[in-house]
Amino acid sequence: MATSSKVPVEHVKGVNGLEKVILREGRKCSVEVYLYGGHVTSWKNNNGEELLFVSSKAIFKPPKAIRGGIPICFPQFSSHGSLEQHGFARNRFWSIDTDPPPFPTNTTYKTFVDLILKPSEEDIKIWPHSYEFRLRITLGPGGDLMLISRIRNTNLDGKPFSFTFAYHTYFSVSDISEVRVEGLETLDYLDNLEEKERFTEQGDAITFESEVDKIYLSALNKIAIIDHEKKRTFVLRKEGLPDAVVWNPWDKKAKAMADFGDDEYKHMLCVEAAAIEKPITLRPGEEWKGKQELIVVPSSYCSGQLDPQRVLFG
Ligand SMILES: O=P(O)(O)OC[C@H]1O[C@H](O)[C@H](O)[C@@H](O)[C@@H]1O
Repeated sequence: MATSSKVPVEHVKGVNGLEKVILREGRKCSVEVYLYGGHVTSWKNNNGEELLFVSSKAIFKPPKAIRGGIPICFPQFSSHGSLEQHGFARNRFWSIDTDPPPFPTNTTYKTFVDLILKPSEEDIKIWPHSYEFRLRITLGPGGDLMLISRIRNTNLDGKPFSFTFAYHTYFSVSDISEVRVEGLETLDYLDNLEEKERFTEQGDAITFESEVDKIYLSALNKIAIIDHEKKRTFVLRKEGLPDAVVWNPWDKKAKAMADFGDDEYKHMLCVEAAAIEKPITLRPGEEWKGKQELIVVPSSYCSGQLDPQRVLFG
C-alpha cells in the first residue's frame, strides 16, 4: 500500500491559527493545504515560485471561504441548486484521514495527504444525506499537483443523492491580457453572465478582455493555460469531470468583492475541472472519483512554438 512508504507531512498553524499541512518535494516544490475547506492555498515549483493565486485580501475566517487557491465546490456548484453558493465543503473543517481505503491502482508517489469530510448534524439539516468525501492531495516528484476526490454515499435510508462539483482552481498569471486558454475552442458553454444561456465557442483559443464566467460542456480531458509573459504553460488534466469553468471577475466585480483587491483580476484566472451540466448520482454504497492534475511546463515549450496538438493530445 502506498501509505506505508508515505513521506511525513508538516503540520503547522496558518493564518488566524488555522491548521495547515505542508507537502515538500525536490529543492523548493511545495503544496500547502488548510484543513478549513480541504483547501490548497499554495503550490510552488522547484524555483520556489508560487503558481496559484490567493488574494491579498483573503479572509481566513469561517464561514467565509478562502479567496484563491483551490476551493472545493460540493455538493453544489455556484447557484445551480438551493444550497449556499458553491455548497458547503469549502467552509467546513476537514480531518486528516489516517486510514484511507487503498486506491485500486497503486501510485509510486509518496508525498501526499489524505483528508476526509463527513456531514455534521447541522449539515444533514441543510442537505439530508450521509457521505464520506475523501480527498487525496499529492505532490509528484516533478512538482505536479494531483487532487483525487472519492465521494461515497453512506445513506442508510436507501436513498440516492446527486451533486455537482468543481475544483475551483485560481491560477496565478502575470497579466490576464497575455493569457490564452487552449482546449475549449468550438465547445458549447453555458454563460453565467447571460442567465446560463447556451452558446458555442469560436474556433480560436480563448483570450481575455472583459469579465468571463462560462461553463464549457464535455470538455477535453486536457486544457492548456498559456502565460506569454511568464513564458509558462499550465496543463490541467481531468478525469471523471466532464465540464470546465473559466472565470475572471474583471474590474467591476473585483471592486464589489470585499475579499479581493481592485486590480487583482489582472493576475488570476480560474479554470476549474467540474461536473455541472449532468449532476453525479450515487446510490447507497456507490462511490464517485474525480481527479484534477496540474503540471507546469517550461518557457521554451510555450513561447510562440507551442503546438496545441502536442499539449492537448500528447
Ligand atoms: O465568490 P465565489 O462564491 O467564490 O464565486 C466565485 C465565482 O465562482 C465560479 O467561477 C462561478 O462561475 C462564478 O459565477 C462565481 O462568481
